[in-house]
Amino acid sequence: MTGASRIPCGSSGLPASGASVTSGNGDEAKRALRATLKAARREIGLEKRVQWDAHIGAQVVAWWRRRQPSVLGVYWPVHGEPDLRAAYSELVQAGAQLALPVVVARDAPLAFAAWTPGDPMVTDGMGVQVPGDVHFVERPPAMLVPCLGFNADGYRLGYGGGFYDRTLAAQPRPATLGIAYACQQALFAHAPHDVPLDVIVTEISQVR
Ligand SMILES: Nc1nc2c(c(=O)[nH]1)N(C=O)[C@@H](CNc1ccc(C(=O)N[C@@H](CCC(=O)O)C(=O)O)cc1)CN2
Ligand SMILES: Nc1ncnc2c1ncn2[C@@H]1O[C@H](COP(=O)(O)OP(=O)(O)OP(=O)(O)O)[C@@H](O)[C@H]1O
Repeated sequence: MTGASRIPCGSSGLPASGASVTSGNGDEAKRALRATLKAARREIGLEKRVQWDAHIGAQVVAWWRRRQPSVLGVYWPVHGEPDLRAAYSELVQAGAQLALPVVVARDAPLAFAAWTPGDPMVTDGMGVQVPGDVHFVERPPAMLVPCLGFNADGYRLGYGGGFYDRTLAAQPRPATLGIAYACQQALFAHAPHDVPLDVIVTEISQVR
């Protein structure tokens, strides 16, 4: 793997020209890439984060207004992922039904629980906040997919559990909005089970 020192998250906030982070093939390279991307994301200052999250959130809201999916899968932020909770409240005020992902088993797809901002939450075994009172719903027809990394072809790198890949494997595929900061873009080869996302929303992208 090369290029770790060129990750610009903490400085200009723009991706380095071409590839900012590169991974070779194999589990070890992916592990190293995950660590590099996590460290880069941790470095982003609060002021930038607030600004970038607002921009990403506004694009998500605009996308939802155009598409009006019956339910939108969202996520509760962990490990410095873009925090879109202000946008979730705006969506609910506009009439959106939201659902949060729930890990039900290590090797299973994600389940989804109906969720409204303000519902009481508990921390699950993965350290993620989930509704305390779980009402499972069908897999949403559209979902936000938090990315630790993404590549130019729209493939995603997550924390390594394969949960979103298993969730997206079943047809019909939901509409997917990958959510990431631009500096999470990396060069990596996708695995056969990886499912490309429809679009990646970052603080510098404009989604149609
Ligand atoms: N916000 C958010 N919610 C989500 C996901 C996600 O990626 N982001 N998930 C997407 O799948 C599911 C939860 N999966 C998770 C998988 C790993 C870790 C995690 O913290 N892993 C540790 C390593 C743990 C270990 O080595 O055993 C880490 O990355 O430091 C958290 C959530 C459902 N909810
Ligand atoms: N559709 C699938 N069916 C069965 N196993 C799968 C599927 N997709 C992924 N996996 C398994 O999940 C494991 C992790 O996959 P990968 O490294 O792509 O995770 P990730 O996308 O980074 O993690 P996550 O989606 O949880 O954030 C792999 O061992 C892979 O075999």
